Amino acid sequence: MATSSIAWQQTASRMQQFYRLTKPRVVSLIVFTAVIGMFLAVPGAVPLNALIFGTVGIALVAGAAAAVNCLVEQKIDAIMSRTRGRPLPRGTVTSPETLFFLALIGGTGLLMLHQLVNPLTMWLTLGTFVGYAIIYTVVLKPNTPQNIVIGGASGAMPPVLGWAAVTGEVSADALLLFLIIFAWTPPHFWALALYRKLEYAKVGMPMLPVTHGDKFTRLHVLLYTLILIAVTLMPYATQMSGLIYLVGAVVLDAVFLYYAVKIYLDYSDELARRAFRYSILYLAALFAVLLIDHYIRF
Ligand code: HEM
Ligand SMILES: CC(C)=CCC/C(C)=C/CC/C(C)=C/COP(=O)(O)OP(=O)(O)O
Repeated sequence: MATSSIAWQQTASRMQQFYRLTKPRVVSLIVFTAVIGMFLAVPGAVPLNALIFGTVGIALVAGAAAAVNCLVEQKIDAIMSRTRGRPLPRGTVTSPETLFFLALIGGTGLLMLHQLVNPLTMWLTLGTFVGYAIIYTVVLKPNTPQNIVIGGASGAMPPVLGWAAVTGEVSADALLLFLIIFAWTPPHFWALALYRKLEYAKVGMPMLPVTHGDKFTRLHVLLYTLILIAVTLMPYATQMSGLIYLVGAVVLDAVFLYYAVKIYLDYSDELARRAFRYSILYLAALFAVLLIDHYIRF
């Protein structure tokens, strides 16, 4: 009895290590935006097969993309305090195991999307996978401070994937959702990069505060926040969303702007840390408000 309980605990702990390779908290928000994309794509109920298999398929491929990132970056992850507890640097999973695991979940996700949702969603999700796992992680991240601006395009794709899963096409409204996340990514990441600058410098990653300094980065946080605010007003301007959304977006934007202005004028690491945390709450809340507005329209 005691032996089987220990064996069970060991299996559970191994499974947890594989789960951690998928960066579950980031992927949860990614999947959340994909699901909202599904709901916004149609006026009434979302077809159940697109909802279930689309969500699981996108989550599996996103998890596989995150695992590629963990695999490729294990050496630098071992150096940075934020990432050294990840399974590969800790040695709780090996590289071949990671490769097998990500091929298994990624392949399953793509097959599910192709067979049970539609081929367009599968191809777009595969493109998104390549965008993050290869173009961002391998090509852009170690080579240019614009890494997250360009690479952010893959993180912005999930609502488009959700939309395609339900409708079999990509519309202008879906591209607006893409634009929101695309404009959100630089202030989201550079807030973190500002207070993690020394760690990025230590591993030689050319993040904006490392290559162009704090002042330049703080200005760019502010500028992208202004772009973000303009973009978030577009769903109302194009009548994709109504008054509930507008009010929600304006309130969320006002707080984001407060952080961006304060980061620019009166920087502290603690402030940047709070702005980073707020950016996550912001995106989740903005998409939640889009959904609420979709069903209760004034
Ligand atoms: C290229 C684009 C992106 C970059 C470079 C980036 C960067 C980061 C980094 C470095 C962290 C880790 C913070 C830490 O653990 O200390 C993080 C956390 C997070 N990111 Fe992003 N991010 C990007 C896109 C996204 C997207 C598209 C989403 C969701 C739609 C997202 C959601 C999150 C969430 C929820 C966390 C918190 C995770 C946690 O609490 O452990 N990120 N991001
Ligand atoms: C649907 C699909 C295939 C989506 C894939 C897109 C995807 C997983 C985006 C995640 C963005 C992310 C984890 C950024 C973290 O930055 P980083 O990797 O530079 O952070 P790190 O320093 O913590 O590794």
